[in-house]
Order: sequence, then structure tokens, then C-alpha cells
Amino acid sequence: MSSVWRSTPALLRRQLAHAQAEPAQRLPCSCFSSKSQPRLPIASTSRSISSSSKQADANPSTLLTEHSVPQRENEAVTRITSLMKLGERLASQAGDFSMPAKLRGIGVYDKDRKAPLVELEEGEELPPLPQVRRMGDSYVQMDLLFSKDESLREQYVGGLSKVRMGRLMEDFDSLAGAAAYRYVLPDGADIATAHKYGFYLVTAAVDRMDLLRPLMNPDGAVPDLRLSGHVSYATSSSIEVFLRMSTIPSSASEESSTILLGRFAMACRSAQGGKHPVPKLVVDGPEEAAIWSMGREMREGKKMRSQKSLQKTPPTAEEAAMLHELFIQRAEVYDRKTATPADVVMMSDTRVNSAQLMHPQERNVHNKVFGGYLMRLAYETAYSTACLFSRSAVTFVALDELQFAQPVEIGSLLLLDSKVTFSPLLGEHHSFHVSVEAATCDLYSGEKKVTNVFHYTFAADKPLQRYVLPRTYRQAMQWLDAQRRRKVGIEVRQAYDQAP
Ligand SMILES: CCCCCCCCCCCCCCCC(=O)SCCNC(=O)CCNC(=O)[C@H](O)C(C)(C)COP(=O)(O)OP(=O)(O)OC[C@H]1O[C@@H](n2cnc3c(N)ncnc32)[C@H](O)[C@@H]1OP(=O)(O)O
Repeated sequence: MSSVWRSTPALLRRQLAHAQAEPAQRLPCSCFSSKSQPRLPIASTSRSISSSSKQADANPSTLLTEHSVPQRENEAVTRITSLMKLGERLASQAGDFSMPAKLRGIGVYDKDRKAPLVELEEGEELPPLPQVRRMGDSYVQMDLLFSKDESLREQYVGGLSKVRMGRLMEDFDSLAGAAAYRYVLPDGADIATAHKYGFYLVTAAVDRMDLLRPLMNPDGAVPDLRLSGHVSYATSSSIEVFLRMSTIPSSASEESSTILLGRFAMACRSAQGGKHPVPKLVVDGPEEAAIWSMGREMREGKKMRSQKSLQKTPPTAEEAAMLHELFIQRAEVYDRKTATPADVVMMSDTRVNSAQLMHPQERNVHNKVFGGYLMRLAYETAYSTACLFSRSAVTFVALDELQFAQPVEIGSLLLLDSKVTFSPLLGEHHSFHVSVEAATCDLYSGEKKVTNVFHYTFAADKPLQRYVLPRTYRQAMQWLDAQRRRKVGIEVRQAYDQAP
């Protein structure tokens, strides 16, 4: 037993022991599940757990178990996995799903003009918008055939010979938009003509993205990838799109394997301002009914999570006690009586910042910056933060709930502020959490507005050699928040692992 372990008092020790003993974390780094596919590590523990930690495990802290929302997420994920076949059925039924490369702003950009309203040409008539839709009507798919297309590999493989996850995230945003447009528009309508109907779709949120298997084949080659999606739930003016990234089977006998699952929420807006209605979603059969009710539960879960967030309510008594114990235990660091130990990094010392101008070339039809572009920029900042902290190669594991609450204006300065918010304190672990706050700054007035906060989980190739400590109250809340998110992430992965 290490001296650190012995000196850690009960509550913190219980939490640490619980974290060490989480089943999803027992997997070794290059882990394989009971299924034959390699699984991504959340973390690993090769160290034997002391008798005190075993005892603690029998009576774990309630800190990581008391939230009801993760339970819902877990249930939903189990259903998603069992409903994976639905996507394949919708794919086989879908007609032509050709898509434009991007739906960019119309005409020449003029900062003083709103996005132009498009008038119909004389005699031009538009087919009426549908009132009712089925999931299959929205199905979209895009294949990335890296094995056949060298120029595609060139676009997607980054400098460290890994597939650029940020680039794929950008595609996911476009794909979610394409599925949502197909849903709202009449059959066969060109997505690029949507503006003629006087509405547009914006990404309101990304509910989750989980990478379930490595993006690389064991031989280091990039597999051919299929990105697909369809609408899974709709309210009166918003749509949820379920997305999947899978391998493309090379023969009829081979099955495709799911690499990543994600869910996006798109809001339909009128070009004149305010909401624009979307068709009613009619479900076809029990699989679709299950995926629809899951969408509704996720909406409720979102509201609940927002009410319980640490921005609105104080930490629980246990969370507060855990922080206090951390403060007592690491008093020598907080009092700055000694040099910061080699295995400790203060949260602010993990920061990576960037500033970039938002140009009209990345604008959507409403003259705001594309959500997918922001996701790419934020991801690459988070990735750099993660490598610098772990001093190793890292793999993306998950993106947690992300709200696009404020649009990013063209011409503004985008400021990204990234830092490691949580890494486990004891034991041999690979996974940790990075948050990126995105804010825009008006170059003439200097007015700053936070537009999004991105929360990522990464896994380092090597066991982590250091852990991050909060110094301010705000950082302490971020440290607790990351642990809550970690709990959801672990439960989600367990649900995937246990799904039939
Ligand atoms: C490579 C592949 C090739 C494919 C190639 C195809 C290309 C072809 C397609 C391209 C497609 C590109 C699509 C990208 C589109 C952007 O990238 S848009 C840019 C990023 N997003 C933004 O800038 C959005 C910024 N945020 C906002 O404008 C506002 O916060 C929002 C989202 C409109 C919400 O405003 P609000 O005043 O809160 O609106 P509110 O009236 O309360 O809500 C409206 C509805 O949205 C819902 N909603 C609001 N927030 C949320 C939320 N967080 N979660 C869920 N629902 C929400 C509400 O529930 C409500 O629904 P209903 O109850 O009416 O049914």
C-alpha cells in the first residue's frame, strides 16, 4: 500500500477505491471484451487493491451513485445498441441520399446585411412541406473509402498518423443537418433549396458522442468508414438525429462493426425569426417506438441534468466533504510550502488557449459559424491539451452533452480556453477529462460572450503519471462536474459492453 493511500482519509479513500474498482476500469490497456472486437480503455488498474480499498468497495461512497440521470442514460444506450439493426433496415429502404458537400451561406457575405430572404422566381412553385414523416425518410449515409482514395486519406489523417477525429465531428454535424433537412423537406427536394421555404436548421446541442472501438485497425491501417444517421425523435420545432460510424464490411459474410455513436439536436428556425414547425414523426414498428421513447426520455434527462448542474445548485454534502478532504490532504501543495510534487499539476497549468478570427467562409445559411467547424477547432485544442498533460498519444473516448446556446458571429474573435478538469488520483489510470470553454469577443467593443463548453474524455496510451488539482472554487466545481460526467461515461460504456 502506498503512503499516499494510507494517508488519505475515509471519504476520499472510499471514492478513490470505488474509482479503482469500477468494472469498466479493470480492463487492461489493450483490452478485449468478451466479444472479439478490441474495446477502448477508460482506464486500467494493474496495481493490486489493498484490503482497506476492498473493504471500501463493499461500502462505496454514494457520491458516484446517487444521480438518477446516469441511470436513464444507461437504459437508453442499451436500447440504442439493440436497435442498431434499425439503421441497417432504414438504409436498405432509403432511396437516393445524395448530399451537397456543405450548406453554406448564400451570396456574397455582407456584414451589415442579414441573411437574405430568397424570393421565388416568377412561376416557380414549391411542393408543399410534409406534415408527417417516418424515420426512414430522413436516412443519410456517407462512406469514407480510405482504402481506395488516397486524397481522402490525405484529408483525414493527421500529422501524428491518426484519423482526425475533429474532422469527423465536423462531418457528423453536417450529416445530422442533412438528416434533419431531409426530414423537414419534401421527398426528393434538394437540401440546397431549403432556404426557399423560409426556414433553416441549426445545431442546438450534441447530446453525446461515444467512441466504442479504436478508429485504427490493429495493423495501423485506417478502416473504410460509413457515417449514417436518421431522425429518432421530434418535438414541434426540433429534431433529434441519431448517428453512427461503422466499418464497411469487405464481404457479404462480414458484419459491420460500430465505432462511434452520437446524438444531435437540431432546432428549426424561421428565416423571419422564431420557431418553424417540423413534421410530426410517425413511428413504424416496435423498434422505432423504442427509439422514439428513448428520445423523449433523453429530453427529460437533459432538463433534469440542467437543474442539478453545479452552476445552479451547490455540491452535495458528500462532494463538499470530498473537496475538503482533498484540501486537507494536499495542504502542502495548497499552502505552497513545498515545490509542487512531480505527480501533481495545478489545473491552471494544464491550460491551452487559442484565438482565431471567424471568417465568412465557415458560415451557414444564417450567416453564423457552423457548429461542426467549432467542434473541430475545440476538439483539436482539447486534443493538444490532453497530449501535453499525459505526455503521450491519446485517444478520444467521449464528448459529453454540448449546448450551442449562442451563435458565433462572423467577424468575431473565437477564444478557446482548454484545461484538464479531472484525472483519477490513485491507481494506474489512462482516462481523464478535458473541458474547452469557447467565447467570442467583439473586436471593436471587446465584449466577450461564452458560447459553448465542450467536455471530452480522453485515454492516454501510457498510464498517467500525474494528476490534476483544482485551486480556485470555480476549478473545484469543474473538478466535481467532470467526475459526475465520468460516472455517466462509465455507465454508458458498461451498457454498451453488456448489450446483446
Ligand atoms: C460530410 C457530410 C456531408 C453532408 C453534407 C450535407 C450538408 C447539408 C446539411 C448541412 C447542414 C448543416 C447544419 C449545421 C447547422 C449549424 O452548424 S448551426 C451553427 C451552430 N448552432 C448555433 O449557432 C445555434 C445557436 N443557438 C441558437 O440559435 C439558439 O440557442 C437555439 C438553438 C435556436 C434555441 O433558441 P431558443 O430561444 O432557446 O429557442 P426555443 O424557442 O426555446 O427552442 C426552440 C426549439 O429547440 C429546442 N431546443 C432548444 N435548445 C435545445 C437543446 N439544447 N437540445 C434540444 N432541443 C433544444 C426546444 O425544445 C424547442 O423545441 P420545441 O419545444 O419548439 O419543439
